[in-house]
Amino acid sequence: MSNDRLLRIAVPNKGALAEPAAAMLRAAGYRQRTDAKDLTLIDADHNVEFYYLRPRDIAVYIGRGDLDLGITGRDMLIDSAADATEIMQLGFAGSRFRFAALGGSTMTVADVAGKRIATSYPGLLRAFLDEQGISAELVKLDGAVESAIRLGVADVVADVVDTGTTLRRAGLELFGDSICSSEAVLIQRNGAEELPASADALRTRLTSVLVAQNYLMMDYNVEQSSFDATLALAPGVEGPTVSTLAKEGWYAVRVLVPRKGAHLLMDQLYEAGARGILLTELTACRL
Ligand SMILES: Nc1ncnc2c1ncn2[C@@H]1O[C@H](COP(=O)(O)OP(=O)(O)OP(=O)(O)O)[C@@H](O)[C@H]1O
Ligand SMILES: O=P(O)(O)OC[C@H]1O[C@H](OP(=O)(O)OP(=O)(O)O)[C@H](O)[C@@H]1O
Ligand SMILES: [Mg+2]
Repeated sequence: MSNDRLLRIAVPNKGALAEPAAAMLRAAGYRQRTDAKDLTLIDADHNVEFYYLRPRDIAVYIGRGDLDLGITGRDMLIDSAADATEIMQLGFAGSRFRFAALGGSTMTVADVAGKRIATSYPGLLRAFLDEQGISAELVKLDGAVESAIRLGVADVVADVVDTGTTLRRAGLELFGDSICSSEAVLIQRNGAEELPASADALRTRLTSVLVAQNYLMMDYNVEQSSFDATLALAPGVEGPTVSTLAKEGWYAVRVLVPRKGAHLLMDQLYEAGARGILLTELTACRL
């Protein structure tokens, strides 16, 4: 197949993954649909076609080779048992897949043997239980799994947990270690033939968005006597850009800093003699 054909990308059309996935693609410079009823969209400038599909179905399309790349959750990829693999972590829709039971029931994972477990992820759960050598009855539900115990359908649930609010509202408590730690991922078919060149471009663009999310631009002024001390605190990626200030003996420094800890770093830089410290958001960057 020609290497400059349209790259076909599956994007979640609904649910927790849809909005952040579209936002990330937009931040990477791609066109995205403006009408939620559109099923496909071609971005001719980038030689890609987006297909808006149910998040749960995306791994299936990719595994069968109908589409080239897809965005879905790691938990959904595993659950589908599709012939596909994650090639990039996208850093949103983070969650854990956990067991829960009625509050005060002090269950352990071993105790789920022989019980009825309600879940929307039977493939993921069964793989875990098999690995642990535990046999149990799975009750497959589409959603709102937290209500299954109160309604008498199950003894235990295994579900996606983010803040834990939904579980608490249902009077449930977590038990056991996390079965799966999930986030949105870019997936590809196992052993896929060579993809169009636009696939590499997409990965580069997405990486650039992730870097931009994880870093901030910091500018500050510093007197020569304090310069080395501030440089040691914020060495930057390649090294800071340094220019002279109109004020004799002073420098203007520009440096990329990790978002995490940026405010603490500002305090430390101020302490070390930096003044006029500014933090600026990055929209995109290529390091
Ligand atoms: N509250 C949440 N916070 C963060 N991520 C979540 C949350 N709920 C679900 N996810 C993640 O988003 C993905 C699926 O979410 P979504 O809500 O679209 O699924 P779903 O409701 O099961 O889909 P469907 O309606 O097609 O059955 C999973 O990877 C899951 O881990
Ligand atoms: O820990 P929390 O922050 O409360 O989030 C977890 C909840 O979010 C998801 O439900 P969703 O809104 O997708 O509804 P669903 O159960 O119908 O899929 C998930 O299935 C949990 O119910
Ligand atoms: Mg859901």
